[in-house]
Order: sequence, then structure tokens, then C-alpha cells
Amino acid sequence: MTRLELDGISAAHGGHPVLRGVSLSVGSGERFALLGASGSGKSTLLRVVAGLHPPTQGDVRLGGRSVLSVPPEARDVGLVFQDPLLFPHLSVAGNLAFGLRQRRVPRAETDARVADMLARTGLQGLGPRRVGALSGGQAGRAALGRALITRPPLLLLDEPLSALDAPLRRDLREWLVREAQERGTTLLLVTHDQEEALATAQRIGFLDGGRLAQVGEPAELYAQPATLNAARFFGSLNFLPGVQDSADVMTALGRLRVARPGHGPVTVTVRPEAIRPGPAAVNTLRAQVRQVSFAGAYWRCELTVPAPGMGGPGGQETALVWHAPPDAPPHAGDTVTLHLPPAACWTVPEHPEDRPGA
Ligand SMILES: Nc1ncnc2c1ncn2[C@@H]1O[C@H](COP(=O)(O)OP(=O)(O)OP(=O)(O)O)[C@@H](O)[C@H]1O
Repeated sequence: MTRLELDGISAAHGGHPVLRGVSLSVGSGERFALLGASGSGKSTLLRVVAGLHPPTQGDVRLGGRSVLSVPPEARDVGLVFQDPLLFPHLSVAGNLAFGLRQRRVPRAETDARVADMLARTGLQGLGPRRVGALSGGQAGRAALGRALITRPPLLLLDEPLSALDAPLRRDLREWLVREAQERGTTLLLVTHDQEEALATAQRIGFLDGGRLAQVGEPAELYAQPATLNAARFFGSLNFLPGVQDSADVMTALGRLRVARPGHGPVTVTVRPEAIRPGPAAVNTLRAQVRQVSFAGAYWRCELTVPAPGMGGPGGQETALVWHAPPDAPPHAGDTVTLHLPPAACWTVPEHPEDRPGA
């Protein structure tokens, strides 16, 4: 268990700034995910924590102590990358035992911990096997086992499961969460997979262009994104710019009652699954169904709402995406009556990071 603190971390690659003043505190035993688009600086931040990339500014503290001058091998952190990077000349058991031998753990204890880890990772009977003869999933588990067996107080994971297929990824993720909980390991997980972050982490940091745009609990980032990029990243597909006056925003759909009061230019974002069939006291609209496609748990419907929408000044048609419940799918060409529950109409103020090219 250890507390990780990042204080104003900036970093560059070849003179190009990649991280810009990232400050973050991850509690002892907490599971924290760093989420962001490709190139947002997630891996670089992880490498700064591991001591593999020097920051240009700021401090990294583990357990309250600055580790900037501590070499990577002495930082007592476990590190797992997307590529398992197992030692090819060693057996599975040899890979698991490696860190324990380095730490001069007595032979009997090493053997017991390797046997225990083989069982925990579902690799019983594969100890003597060469790592080249493992499947992708088995290699992934061996790499996680190798990192966990030394019981590092902080485990840094850089997309460790992304090469695996979905069911295996879910199993391994659940196993990892259980192991971390049992051992009180602090986890810092880098991923671009929002589902993985939501399922693994107690808190998430959304990194955007090298800046930490939002930190919060998974449900908070999902329902209350601070920026449009965060909203897009968490699957919102409907964006309605407008001007807010107290609890209402004038949009191309007309007057929309929204979740929180405010004033000035905003964008209302509504998740496709939050749109409800039927009319309601406010935010009711009639839309034309342009296209319907089956997505398993819902029907994805592309809608257009003709101007003037819900009676406002309107303008052009507005496109919306609705995830219709699976039981009664509409058909292309239908006209449907829907409503946008005010609690699901989240407003995002204009934000410099959301401008294209920012
Ligand atoms: N070794 C390097 N040399 C030069 N530029 C680099 C290097 N590593 C990363 N970069 C650049 O730094 C920026 C951030 O990269 P980083 O790998 O930290 O992002 P990321 O969010 O982890 O992306 P991904 O999800 O694609 O791994 C990118 O623009 C990338 O091209």
C-alpha cells in the first residue's frame, strides 16, 4: 500500500510538451484509471511515475517521499505493459520467481509463492513450460502474476489487457481487482477503454492533450463530464449548443430544461440511452427515424428532428442518436414521440480544450 502524489508534472518528448502541469493524488490501496485518447500522454505519465521518463517540471512522491532521484528498480513499483514482455529464456515459473530471486527471498518461500501465483493465475501445471508456448491470455496472466508476486505497494498497468479478447479481458480484470483488494495494492491503470476504466477503478482521471481535464468517480465522469471531449469519450453522441438562462437552454430543438441552472453559452449533451419514448411535461419532441440498426442490448436509431423542434426558434433539422429499448424497435420512416429527461440533459460550458486542435 502506498500513496502516490504527482505535483505539477510536465514532460516532453524531443522538446515537444506532452504533459502540462498534471497534479494528482492516488490514495493508498486505491484503484485509479488514467483514461484518454491515443496520444493524450497516459503512457508518458506512467513512465514518469516508474522513473523511466524524466519530467521537465514537478515532483513524484511515493508514501510522502520524493522519488525523482530514485532509480526505477529502487522505486518498489510493479509495471505491466500491453506486451507481456516475459523473459523468453525462462519457464513460466522462472518468470514468476524472477523478482523474488532478485530480492533474495529464501528458496522455500519463493517456491511456495510461485505455486500460489500459478494457482491464482490459473496456470497450474504450466510452471515448467517455456513462455513461448503460452497463449496470449496465459502470457497476459503470467505477466500480471510476475508483477504481483513481489507484492509491490504500487502497480502501474499500461493497457495490460488490451491484446486479449473480451471475455478473457473481463475475467482477468475481475481477478486483478480481487488481487489488488486482497493485498491492498495501489493501482494506476492506463487505458483508452472507458468500459475497462469504469469497471476497474474507484476514480478516473481523464487526460486530454497532456492536461488532467477531470478527476472523479466513474459514475460522475459518465453522467457529468466536465468537457465536451470527456463527454464524447464516455459515449455521448448528442450535442446541442445553445444559450442558457437559469434552468433552460435555447437550442435548435427549442427550449430545453436541463439538469443544473446556469447562464451563458453552453452545449447540452444527452446520452443516446437517456432519451425516453413517449411524451413528458417538458422536453418532448417528435422525430423522424432515418436509420435503425441492431446493437444487441438496444436498437441504434438515427433521428432527425425537423425545425422548429419543440416550438423554439429552431433553424435547420437536428440530428440525434437514440438507443431504443430492445422490446419495441421503431422502423426507418416512423415518426416517434420522445422526451429528454431534464436530469439527463447535462450542460458543458465552453472550454478551451474542446476547441479543435487545442
Ligand atoms: N519515445 C517517444 N518519442 C517521441 N515522441 C513520443 C515518444 N513517446 C510518445 N511520444 C509522443 O508523446 C505523445 C503522448 O504519447 P503517450 O504514449 O504518452 O500517449 P498515450 O495517451 O499513452 O497514447 P496511446 O494510448 O496511443 O498509447 C504522443 O504525441 C506521442 O506521439
